[in-house]
Amino acid sequence: MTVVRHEAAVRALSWPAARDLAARSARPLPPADLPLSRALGCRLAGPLRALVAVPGSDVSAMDGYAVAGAPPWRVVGRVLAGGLPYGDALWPGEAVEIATGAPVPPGSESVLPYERASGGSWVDGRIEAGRHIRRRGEDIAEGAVVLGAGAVVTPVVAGLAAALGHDILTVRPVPSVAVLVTGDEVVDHGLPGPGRVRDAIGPFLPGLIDWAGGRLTSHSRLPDGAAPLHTALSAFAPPPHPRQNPQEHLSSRPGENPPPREGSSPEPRGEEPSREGFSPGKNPQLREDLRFRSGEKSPPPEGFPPREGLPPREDLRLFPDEGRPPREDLRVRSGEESPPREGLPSCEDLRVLADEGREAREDLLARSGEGGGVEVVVVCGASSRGPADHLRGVLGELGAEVLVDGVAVRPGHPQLLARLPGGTLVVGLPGNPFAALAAAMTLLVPVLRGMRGAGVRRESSALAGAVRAHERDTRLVPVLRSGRGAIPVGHDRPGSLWGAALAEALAVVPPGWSGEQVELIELPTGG
Ligand SMILES: Nc1nc2c(c(=O)[nH]1)N[C@H]1C(S)=C(S)[C@@H](COP(=O)(O)OP(=O)(O)OC[C@H]3O[C@@H](n4cnc5c(N)ncnc54)[C@H](O)[C@@H]3O)O[C@H]1N2
Ligand code: MOO
Repeated sequence: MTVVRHEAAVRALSWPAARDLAARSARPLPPADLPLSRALGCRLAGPLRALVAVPGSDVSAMDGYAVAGAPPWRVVGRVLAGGLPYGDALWPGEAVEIATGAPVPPGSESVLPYERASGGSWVDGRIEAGRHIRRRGEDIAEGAVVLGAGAVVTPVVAGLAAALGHDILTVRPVPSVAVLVTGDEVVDHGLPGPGRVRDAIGPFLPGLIDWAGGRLTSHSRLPDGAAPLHTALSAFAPPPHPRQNPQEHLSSRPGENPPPREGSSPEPRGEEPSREGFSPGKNPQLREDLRFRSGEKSPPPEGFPPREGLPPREDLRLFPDEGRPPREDLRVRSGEESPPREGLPSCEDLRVLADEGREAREDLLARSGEGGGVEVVVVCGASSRGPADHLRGVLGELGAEVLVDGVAVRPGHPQLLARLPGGTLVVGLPGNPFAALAAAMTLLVPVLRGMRGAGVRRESSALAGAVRAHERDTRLVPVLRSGRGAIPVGHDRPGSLWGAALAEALAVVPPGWSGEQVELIELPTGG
């Protein structure tokens, strides 16, 4: 045991080094052309130009009469927005009735609003030269650059882009994140019985991922054990060293052997897999899974994938939820009439959980074939060195390159960052919830920001309150800002989110700190 701890201590990176390495490990995602609605939240890969002038022609800014020359004017026609323009130029002494936004006829000198006009087939009134006509390009000239590369596609930017004639925007896509929550003792609803604990990490990750600029695309529960983790993670990488029998754990339960699938042999080793390596066309097992899901019986035609019959992205998103059996379903499956027993999970529960290793994998495979891919996988728990902590071993089996293995930080010491063959990053968070948050702020947030090409804002502050520095490790201390400096809120034990929930930021207290200003890292407070 001493040896294990010693090795861990030697390998642990300093907190600033781990954060920097995480940011550097994240390659900005290549630009993609996305329809406006899907580009929301992404950053523009290049400048946004006006494809058309705004307004596109000389138009009326008021409902009234476009007039030429001196009053009174003879009304010679009517133009409505969206209707046909008036065919001729106006001669002095002529007017056309006109709607706001409709093109004014050539020769129009101004628009007389209805409220200022008198008369019927002839109108009279006082005008100001050029008034109430919006000239072509007056708001935005055709070809003008209205926003620079890197601007976030907010809802307003989407509206502006539409007004400028864009249907598709070239953006840095939002990184997709899959979450795997491990732990036989972890329950995701209700009151945890003896020996069980409510999942406190799964519920904070979607909001944190969103806030950091990522998009959660799947969320799955896994039982403890190397095999389910291997099965689920292998969806992201062709395993170079397949386990002897990765299905052994799952299929050893009666009646649960997965149906054999044609063409499920692993990708040959040696060929450097790319993100495109996960396209169904190149991955026979993925093709098979997609076929299975789309209800196809016969082999797909050339030029796979057949999109018809496949569930849309939104439907796929539901699969992990469907894969997680609701409480009622568990009760029925285990033959119980009365409410489920409190306490440790039954064999039946565990069997269902084991199914989820496969479910999660199938869902992930289907998703990666859907065109999105998954850039980051977050594994909660299993990152330490106990008998149920298999992440390190499974990453080794999958040929992952481990970038960070332990960080000299309290809490959150046992955190991991690795790159799977094919490029997907894996972030391992400790099981203790505050430790998981601290680790997510150290590795996951910089990774997601880096993938979006977003810079890092740095804030520093004095600490107004007693804080004890750690001898060797950085401490992350939940604080509230105040005029006097950042005030520690307490309640910061690794197993509890109480302090972090009270706080606005985490103060980064370096080892041996002696009272100087400290960095604050912003927490997603939603304010
Ligand atoms: N021999 C060593 N033991 C431990 C070390 C170490 O370095 N050497 N580090 C300790 C620290 S620090 C932490 S943090 C934990 C991290 O352990 P794991 O990541 O392997 O997580 P688990 O063992 O599965 O769980 C730890 C703890 O957290 C609870 N848990 C797990 N998942 C959740 C969840 N989703 N929501 C709420 N709580 C969760 C779990 O029940 C345990 O109580 O390792 C120490 N041990
Ligand atoms: O990561 Mo652990 O204590 O630091 O919870």
